[in-house]
Amino acid sequence: MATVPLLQHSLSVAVFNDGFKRSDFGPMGVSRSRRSSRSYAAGPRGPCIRCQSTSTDEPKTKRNLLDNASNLLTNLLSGGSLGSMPIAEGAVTDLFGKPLFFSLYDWFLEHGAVYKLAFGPKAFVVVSDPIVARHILRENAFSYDKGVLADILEPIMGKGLIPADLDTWKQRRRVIAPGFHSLYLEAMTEVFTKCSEKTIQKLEKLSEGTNEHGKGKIELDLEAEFSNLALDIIGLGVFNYDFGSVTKESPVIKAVYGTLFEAEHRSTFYIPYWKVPLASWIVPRQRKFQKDLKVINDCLDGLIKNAKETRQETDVEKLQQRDYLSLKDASLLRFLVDMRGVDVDDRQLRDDLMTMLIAGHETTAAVLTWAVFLLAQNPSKMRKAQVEIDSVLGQKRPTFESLKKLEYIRLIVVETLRLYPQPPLLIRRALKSDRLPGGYRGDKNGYAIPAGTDIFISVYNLHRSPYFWDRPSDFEPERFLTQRKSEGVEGWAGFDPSRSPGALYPNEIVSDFAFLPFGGGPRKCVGDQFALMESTVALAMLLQKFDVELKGSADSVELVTGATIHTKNGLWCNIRKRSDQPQI
Ligand code: HEM
Repeated sequence: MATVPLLQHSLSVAVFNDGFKRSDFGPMGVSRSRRSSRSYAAGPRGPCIRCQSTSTDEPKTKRNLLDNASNLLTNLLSGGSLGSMPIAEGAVTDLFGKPLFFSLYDWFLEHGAVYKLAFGPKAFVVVSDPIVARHILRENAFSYDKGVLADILEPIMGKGLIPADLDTWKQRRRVIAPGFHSLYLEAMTEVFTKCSEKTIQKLEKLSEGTNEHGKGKIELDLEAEFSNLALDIIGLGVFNYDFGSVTKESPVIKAVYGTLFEAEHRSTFYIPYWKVPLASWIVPRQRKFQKDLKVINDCLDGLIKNAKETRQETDVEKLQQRDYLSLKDASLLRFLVDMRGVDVDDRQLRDDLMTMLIAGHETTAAVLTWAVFLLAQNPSKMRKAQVEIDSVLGQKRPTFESLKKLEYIRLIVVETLRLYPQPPLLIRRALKSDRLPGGYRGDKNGYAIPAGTDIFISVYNLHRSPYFWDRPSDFEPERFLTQRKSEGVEGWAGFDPSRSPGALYPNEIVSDFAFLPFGGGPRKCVGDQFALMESTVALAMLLQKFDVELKGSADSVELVTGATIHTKNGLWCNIRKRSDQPQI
């Protein structure tokens, strides 16, 4: 699992902004004298943040000379203020103190939902408002590109969808998005269950081994298990390659993890060290990265060659008639090659596959990890989930149809994504000058921004905004059934399921961009339904057979971030075979 020393912290404090009722945050009023403000643990109800500068019981954090000088310089370099947009002077030293998205939350509470952050050598506009997010992601989407994110990912994903320039993106999105059609998703449900079954069998075997002395209880890092599971699923789903990582290790798996590690590392660094001339030959880590990349590329090239050699021409109508469930290879690669693969060069296809491998692996593993983490602290919700699973599935595996009935499990998955969005920030750069709307609380004239402005849309802030969510830091899957118009927010229409009829999972449309776990607009995640269904199946199958509790306290689970939010040392759990499962 990728980690960066500067961004590894143990959060062990629940902190409050004075604007909030303390009861809103549950029993977390632990005084700072007992806990350090510089460490970050994930529990017990997920990280709660206090705005340092508005707190009354704590003196305002003093900025040192370095911070002041850097802010002065940043403001000069970045052209000073952006109209009436509030400016948060981020302390450079904060970069070294905690994950950036925590600091962005502090400043959101202090400065509002659109502010300019003068930070070190750069300035960013930080957005935590649904109207402004909607403007950037949907209404004026093509005035923005992925900016610094594309710089980071391009050496790994080439012209794959995430870093792709606009022209390439337009062509490839049109080809790839239809690949996630409903027949494919139905066929994938089989893949999800088969792969999850292997994980369950592994856990069962391990727990049998402990029956005599340990009474069927095993201690396991579930994050690592979810990571293997998600890798197997993405391999089969995207290019019909069985990594088999739940049960074995191979050079390809090692190379995939090496590459993911590097992708993660790069996404936490602001300096493109990998662009230093000759770095890929001289620096041992970079040499290893190039070697890993070659192993995966060779593997992908082989799969593409095979798919092209066995290509069957088809069209949409024929596709409708094909019995996807009986296909040996229902993968996305098969679809791409059969449907339209002739004209696409192998390099582009390889970039597409690599993008989906990386985009779809760690994200899903993180959702499962945090779902278990949250459930383990809420045994009554775990029980409620198991009651639903028992009544819908009994002893059977989930199917495409039964997913529709597993409502509570689906809500657990989305509530987990609300509290732990993957990634916590979306990155954009303005290609031309634009006027951002003021949002719900900002200047009603909005804010003019020049071309080249770098933007962070803080999904984390949106998802934990006290203006849109009741008790924003609580784990409450039920909230999606009840939360409608939020009090006190003029103009926000709250959740309205009729905006997205038939959707199995709440989304950015239903919530009018207050909830956007998969982004929104044209560059929204193509794999959203794949990932949601995969997580629902895996979670349901785990809870069907096992009771799970954390091995230590929630506070001891340290949190780190890169592209995703994950644990520092794994999610160590005690897992015990359920004894109360109905035998139907
Ligand atoms: C829980 C799991 C997942 C989460 C939370 C997630 C989240 C996201 C988000 C937030 C974006 C938008 C990024 C932006 O606007 O800058 C995105 C884009 C993307 N995701 Fe996912 N994703 C997940 C799983 C997957 C899976 C399983 C796949 C493929 C099989 C996938 C493929 C992609 C691709 C290709 C894009 C780029 C879309 C484009 O620019 O057109 N993701 N994802």
